[in-house]
Amino acid sequence: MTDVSRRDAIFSTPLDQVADFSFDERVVDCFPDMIRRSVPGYAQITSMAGVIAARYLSPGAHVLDLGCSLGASTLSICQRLAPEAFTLQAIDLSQPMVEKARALLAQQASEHRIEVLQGDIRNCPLARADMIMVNFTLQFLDPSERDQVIQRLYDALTPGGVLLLSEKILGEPGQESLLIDLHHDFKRANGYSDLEISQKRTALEEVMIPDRLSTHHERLARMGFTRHDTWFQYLNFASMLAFK
Ligand SMILES: Nc1ncnc2c1ncn2[C@@H]1O[C@H](C[S@+](CC[C@H]([NH3+])C(=O)[O-])CC(=O)[O-])[C@@H](O)[C@H]1O
Ligand SMILES: O=C(O)C(=O)Cc1ccccc1
Repeated sequence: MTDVSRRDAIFSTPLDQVADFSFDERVVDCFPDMIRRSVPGYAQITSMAGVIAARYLSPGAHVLDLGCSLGASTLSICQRLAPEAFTLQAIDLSQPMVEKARALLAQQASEHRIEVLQGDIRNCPLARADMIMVNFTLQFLDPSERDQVIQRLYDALTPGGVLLLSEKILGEPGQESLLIDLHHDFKRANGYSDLEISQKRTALEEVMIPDRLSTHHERLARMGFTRHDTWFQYLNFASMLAFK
């Protein structure tokens, strides 16, 4: 999907006042480039979504992609599973994201039974699902709301259902700055300037508060997941699989 993306230059000029980050038209326009250059492991995690779906889903499965953005994880499943094998609902809070995701998926997965809906994962109706993907979305909710959302996902899953949860994480005590410094180096190596890195950090400060990986696993256990493993970590970005 990188071919449809502008280069991200949102934070490249000095801003008098850095506003809180939001998923508006400007972000949507450069989103594939922004996420590829900002999130270590993003391509590996999204491409594994299809591989994971192929392993765990049976014919007739229903999948939810929550905080779908432009539908990269959904598209990955469409590339691995036949149209008749599953149905999927992709949900995002941002109307411009939803509109572009709809257009892209209509082009790239026209045979698959996919619905793209605008909704808030804190309170939108959730159909019963055999697989739920929440890739880099929980991190944008207020930390006090995360237990309730994970509980909703647990309740929506069928017995044996699988949750694919990917998040930016805070390092364990003593390790926080190592991971943050290396992540900034990763961004620098991908062409972001010090100004872009620092202005985006300010924009995200109030709206994206990462949990520790241990906090995620404690939450998954508390909400009832019987098995939960970290299957991927690259710097301060990790992905977990949890089974009901
Ligand atoms: N309450 C909410 N309800 C629904 N969506 C929300 C909410 N809050 C934020 N979002 C949406 O969550 C998405 C987060 S991006 C996900 C990448 C995608 N999963 C991918 O695999 O490409 C990750 C990132 O940009 O770091 C945005 O599209 C928001 O509009
Ligand atoms: O850019 C960052 O620092 C991030 O942590 C990830 C990110 C990627 C895309 C939108 C918002 C946050």
